[in-house]
Amino acid sequence: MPYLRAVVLESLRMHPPSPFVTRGVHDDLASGGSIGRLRKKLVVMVQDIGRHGSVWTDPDQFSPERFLPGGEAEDVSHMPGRNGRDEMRMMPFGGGRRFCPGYSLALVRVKFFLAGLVRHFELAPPSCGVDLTARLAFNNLMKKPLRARVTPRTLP
Ligand code: HEM
Repeated sequence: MPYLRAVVLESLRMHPPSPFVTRGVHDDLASGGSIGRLRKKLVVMVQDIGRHGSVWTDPDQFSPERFLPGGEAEDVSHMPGRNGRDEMRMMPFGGGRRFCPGYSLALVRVKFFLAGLVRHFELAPPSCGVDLTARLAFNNLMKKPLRARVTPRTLP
């Protein structure tokens, strides 16, 4: 179970389903005796935070072990600001007031799905390999759809 959790967190670090979140802020703007409002938009690149070389060792390396005890990310929170520290080393579920309220359900579901998939099927890459290049959109998608060789396992 700890390794399953580590695989899910490492996947969310490298391939957050929401590659960015946005925030809108208003500023009062005084000009020529009248006051207007300036609307600014802030885009937080979630996917870049999870791969930042200043806070992650070998950021482009898929290494679930970093989330296990003794690993560099054993105490990293996917809930920024909620582990008593002000860190934001990854934020797949956003942060602050708009933090995803479905995060715990999502984590349980993803772990169940992954555990079931691996239990019932053997997965191998196709001869052409797997291209993990992402297509930047509102949701993170694979540029080339995943192809895999899937064989049912014989359960005891
Ligand atoms: C792996 C699965 C999921 C991911 C990666 C995810 C990610 C996110 C992100 C990045 C945000 C924006 C947070 C922000 O702006 O700071 C968000 C918001 C939200 N999520 Fe999720 N989410 C997931 C699953 C779910 C599920 C299962 C539910 C509901 C059952 C859910 C409900 C919501 C809602 C209602 C918001 C809007 C919150 C607000 O604007 O106050 N999410 N989610």
